[in-house]
Amino acid sequence: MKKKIAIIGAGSWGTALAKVLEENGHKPVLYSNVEDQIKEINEEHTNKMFLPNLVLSENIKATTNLKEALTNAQIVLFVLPTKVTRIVARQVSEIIEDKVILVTASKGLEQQTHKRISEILQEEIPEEKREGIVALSGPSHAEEVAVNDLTTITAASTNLDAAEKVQELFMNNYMRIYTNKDIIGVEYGAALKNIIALGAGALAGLGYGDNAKAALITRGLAEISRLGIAFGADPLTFIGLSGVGDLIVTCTSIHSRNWQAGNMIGKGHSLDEVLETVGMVVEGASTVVAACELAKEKNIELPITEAIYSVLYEHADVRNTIIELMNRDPKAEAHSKDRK
Ligand SMILES: NC(=O)C1=CN([C@@H]2O[C@H](COP(=O)(O)OP(=O)(O)OC[C@H]3O[C@@H](n4cnc5c(N)ncnc54)[C@H](O)[C@@H]3O)[C@@H](O)[C@H]2O)C=CC1
Ligand SMILES: O=C(CO)COP(=O)(O)O
Repeated sequence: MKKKIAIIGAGSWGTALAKVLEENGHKPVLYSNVEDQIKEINEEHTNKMFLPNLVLSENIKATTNLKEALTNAQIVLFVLPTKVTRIVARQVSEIIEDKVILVTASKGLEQQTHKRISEILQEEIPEEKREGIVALSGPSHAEEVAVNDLTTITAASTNLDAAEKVQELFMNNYMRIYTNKDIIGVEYGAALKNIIALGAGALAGLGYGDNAKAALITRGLAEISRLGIAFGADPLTFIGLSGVGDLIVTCTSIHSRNWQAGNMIGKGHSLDEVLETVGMVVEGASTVVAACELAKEKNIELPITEAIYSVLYEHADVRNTIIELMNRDPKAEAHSKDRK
């Protein structure tokens, strides 16, 4: 059955997901607060700043009027930069009257509160207005989804019924969706891989090779799992699509904005210069702050994450920081039988 889906955020990911939903026979409506962008989508059927080569179906409508986007929508999909999600969720909550399925496709942790996106939605949108909260996550660059390249992702929720509805919504012959009950693990994997991707970009910018890349991905995954497990995640989630899957794609793809930002840092640019040049959201740059604070709170060691923080915010020299990481005290790799 054809469903109306309000897509809150008309950047590269929101636009690519709108295309999938339209091709699956649904009625997506994109919402953004940028007038010119909305006009371009409605009149030119393009969104050139975010996906330069894409021509959209005329069935995909866009609006700067949040009420218009939300009226009669059964599903509300949040695809905003993490830092504006709470404020927009509050606006959504004031408008919606009937129960909707809330979906988040954003990947980050909120500054100060350290909350996951589903926690923000839970806090801002009361229970009587939501049928379930689902996190959609996994290895999925918008640039590839936009050209119907094969993609598999996860729809995670404690409400399996809601997760299955979202699974059905997006499934087709180039998108395969798995469900997962561990929304905690899925959201930590999604947010924290962006930090490690900044590191992978920096290594490439400095000219390090594939051994270094593999080491960073592997030890990065150890850090992501350690932090996620401390907050209740299922360890198995981190070897799934939203864990190692997304970590691999973000650490190895030139499409990744986090990788691109890291690459420029490795080449000697400042964070401010980098963020201006990339021009799209680089979630790892803010999530690294939340991750370091969470690690301190739980007394967890995250050496790579902390090193990336010190390069971004404490003017640490990248090469020296890498050498310091390599020269830390010798350690054993963790084995499950060593765990208490
Ligand atoms: N681009 C990608 O391939 C993927 C991105 N993601 C995640 O999706 C989220 C969004 O990413 P992108 O679409 O790439 O971001 P983007 O930078 O391409 O676009 C963000 C969009 O949000 C809109 N926006 C910003 N502030 C707003 C506000 N206050 N009210 C209304 N609209 C506002 C902007 O106008 C823009 O349309 C991020 O958390 C990212 O990590 C997840 C998977 C893939
Ligand atoms: O999450 C993504 C791919 O799965 C997109 O990553 P970037 O935000 O680094 O582009």
